[in-house]
Amino acid sequence: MHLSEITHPNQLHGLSIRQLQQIARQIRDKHLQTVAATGGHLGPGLGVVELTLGLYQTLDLDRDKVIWDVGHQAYPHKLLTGRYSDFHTLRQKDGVAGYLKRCENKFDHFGAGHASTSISAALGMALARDLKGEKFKAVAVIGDGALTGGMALEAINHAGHLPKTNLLVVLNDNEMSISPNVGAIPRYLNKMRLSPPVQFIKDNLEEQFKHIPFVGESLSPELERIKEGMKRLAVPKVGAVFEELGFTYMGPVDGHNLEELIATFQQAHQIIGPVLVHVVTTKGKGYELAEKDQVGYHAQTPFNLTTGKAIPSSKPKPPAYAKVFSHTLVKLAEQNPKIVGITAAMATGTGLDKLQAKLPNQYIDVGIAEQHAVTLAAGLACEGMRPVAAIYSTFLQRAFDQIIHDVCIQNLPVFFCLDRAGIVGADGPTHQGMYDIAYLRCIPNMVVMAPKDEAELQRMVVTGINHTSSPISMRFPRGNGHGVPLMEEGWEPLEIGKGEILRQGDDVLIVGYGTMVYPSMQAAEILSEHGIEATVINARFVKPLDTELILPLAKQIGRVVTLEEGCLMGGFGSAVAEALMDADVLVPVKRIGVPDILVDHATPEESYAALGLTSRQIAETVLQAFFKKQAAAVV
Ligand SMILES: Cc1ncc(C[n+]2csc(CCOP(=O)(O)OP(=O)(O)O)c2C)c(N)n1
Ligand SMILES: CC(=O)[C@@H](O)[C@H](O)COP(=O)(O)O
Ligand SMILES: [Mg+2]
Repeated sequence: MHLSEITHPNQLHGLSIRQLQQIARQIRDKHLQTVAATGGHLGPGLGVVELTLGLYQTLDLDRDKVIWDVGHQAYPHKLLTGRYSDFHTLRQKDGVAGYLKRCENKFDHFGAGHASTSISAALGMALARDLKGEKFKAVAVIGDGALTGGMALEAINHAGHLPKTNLLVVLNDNEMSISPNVGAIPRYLNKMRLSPPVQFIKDNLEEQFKHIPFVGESLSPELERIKEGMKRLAVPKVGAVFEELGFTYMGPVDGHNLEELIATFQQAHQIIGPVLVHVVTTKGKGYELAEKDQVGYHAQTPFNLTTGKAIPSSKPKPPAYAKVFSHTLVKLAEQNPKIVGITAAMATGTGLDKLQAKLPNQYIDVGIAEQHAVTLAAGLACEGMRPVAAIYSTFLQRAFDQIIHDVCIQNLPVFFCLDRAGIVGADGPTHQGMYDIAYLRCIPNMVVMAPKDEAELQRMVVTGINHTSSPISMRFPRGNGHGVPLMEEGWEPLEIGKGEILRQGDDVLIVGYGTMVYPSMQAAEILSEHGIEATVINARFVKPLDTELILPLAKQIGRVVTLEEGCLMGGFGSAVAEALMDADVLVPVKRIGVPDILVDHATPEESYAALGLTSRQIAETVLQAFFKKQAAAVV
């Protein structure tokens, strides 16, 4: 049977190991070809091919439910559940999503994108199953990185307290998060993986059994059971933590040995209560370049399969915002030993790996633990350090209460740097940085700012570092800057709460925020072609808002447009409208931003066009809103 003929994972039932190995090869080929063409997550999925096949052969997917943590590693799952023929549309507009989505496929039992949710969701389904008197297996597949997330431990604490609730947790341990995994949990897993008794049993037992007549090469399930039993006898410490927490621990299991995986899962399914199967895999398995550079091949833009090199873009791009941010932060940290950069397992994405390399004592990676990162930063601030919490906008959502409760109520000077704020593109709705303007500006004591380009970002980094009288946050987008000249040092800090006028005009006031300032200027030029002259303000701060600058101009001009790359609900436009109302400046306001919808995966350009955020669309919206006559002429 060829992979392309599989539309239901139950078609794996009854296949021989050899047939499964053939399908594994086909999955890897399809996975590599597709990601090389479309970009996406490469290493994670290559590492779970046998795990997926072995697990799915032991389940009835018409009944049983498998919940994948994060979902970035679930491309084999997608290829086995009817998406082979569409897989070439991966992460493209209206194509196959890069993560699981309940609305995409009946085997995607729980959506994800953010880590550490799978055990909670699977336990919820298991408890519902028991309440309804139904019979299905609930299985969570979670990586060693995701296991460092607090939610996962909360769920383990709960599940371990339910000895009669059948739940299987498959731990995919490849020693990697995006970067090498960090913390005591991965260290413990490492000890289990490498414990001499386990290695002795594994290496020698198989060898001994092979010489028993009629056993030969293949390790029958019975032999697996004996091996598993001896491991548990000989090395009671292996898995002790999980066992003490109420789980039956099984493993460590070779995550690329189908026989071992199948036999172990078959055993696991017979055990009452919560079970954890510890599977040891290699991230990027089967593609040598990805095995050797597991960080670099976690995710890829389109690349050449033979050389492994990214397909170069047609023209040189300006530096990425993340690179400008981290370069500036490192420069400042070299002069200020109180600066401590904190990442939650996103060292390469945020660029903090540069700080780690240059000033390791001023760098902290807490693992996938954003809540802990924020309150850790609060603790550092209490002791006079200058903590910089560099956390993607979407992932910082995990720490909303810590920002309020531990930082803002105590008015502690933590500097939040939110990368990937705004539209991120192919990662889709779970990763869009849509809500940070709204979720930060509503918190007392928090200063909220955004640069118009990478040069202003450098000034905002120094502004944030220097601002120690309250918490302060700065958002900036995924991707590249505008190619404006950058300074190497000596950046002039900005005055908190002050914006700037970029253009004068009497017909309409356009107030842009962050990434929407340049489009505001471009829209003003288009309006000028229609005889409409706009004043354009770069607000720089949404809190405190520069009311001294904005309100008199709004009153004088009489028409206001606001622009933001974020949710309109409670966002920047709302802040301006509220300020106008509170000052009894009763003028019409047209807010342009992201409406109350989820922005699906697509290229950022496709999303901007779909949302009416291109400069031409902005100009048309302004004409329609305030200049109907000219708008009619445009048609
Ligand atoms: C809450 C949250 N923080 C950060 C991320 C970014 N992220 C995506 S995958 C990943 C590493 C996951 O490691 P692991 O669970 O071990 O899976 P592997 O990539 O090793 O297969 C991280 C940190 C995320 N998805 N969710
Ligand atoms: C799966 C996950 O959450 C991360 O790998 C994310 O896809 C990274 O996004 P960037 O590519 O923007 O760093
Ligand atoms: Mg991992």
